[in-house]
Amino acid sequence: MMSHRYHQHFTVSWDQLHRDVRELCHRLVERDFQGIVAITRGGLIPAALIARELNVRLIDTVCIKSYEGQDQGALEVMKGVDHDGDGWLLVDDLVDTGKTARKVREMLPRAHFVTVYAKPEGRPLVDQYLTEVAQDCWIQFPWDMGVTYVEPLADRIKR
Ligand SMILES: O=P(O)(O)OC[C@H]1O[C@H](OP(=O)(O)OP(=O)(O)O)[C@H](O)[C@@H]1O
Ligand code: HPA
Ligand SMILES: [Mg+2]
Repeated sequence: MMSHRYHQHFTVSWDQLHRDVRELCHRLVERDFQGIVAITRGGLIPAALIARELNVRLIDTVCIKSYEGQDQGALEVMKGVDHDGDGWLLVDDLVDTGKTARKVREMLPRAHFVTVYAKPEGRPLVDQYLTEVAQDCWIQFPWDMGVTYVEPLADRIKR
């Protein structure tokens, strides 16, 4: 269902995501992290790619859920970590309203928090991000999509 909050789509391909994450890594490579904490599930994919670029092998998770499709529900923390994030890189795919980020920041106040994409409301909560996206734009990630047949334009117009 299309929530009333979103009026546009920004579709990200695997290729685009990979390039964006690598670009973000250029801004992180000078720093020394003892490990990465990925915010599930969306943060797992960029976290794996970042771990490869920065040569990090220690990866932990904060397991959290707030959206069902495009509808935001109550925030549910299913798993935390036993440290305050000091020396750790905290990764999510995006910040939207910032609700998830605010909660995770409380749990890991000393982590360096990065996302690949950031919308204006959530942007102040992260330390670094790559691309800003409008607040009313739904980011369509490649793991939620598939390749399908598209009818020729002429056939679509005839109907
Ligand atoms: O800034 P917010 O408004 O809190 O939204 C951002 C969060 O929402 C999405 O996660 P979601 O809860 O959909 O779970 P998922 O990562 O498992 O898809 C996304 O991956 C962020 O974690
Ligand atoms: O724009 C979005 N795209 C995918 N997942 C999300 N979760 C919150 N906002 C978004
Ligand atoms: Mg998420």
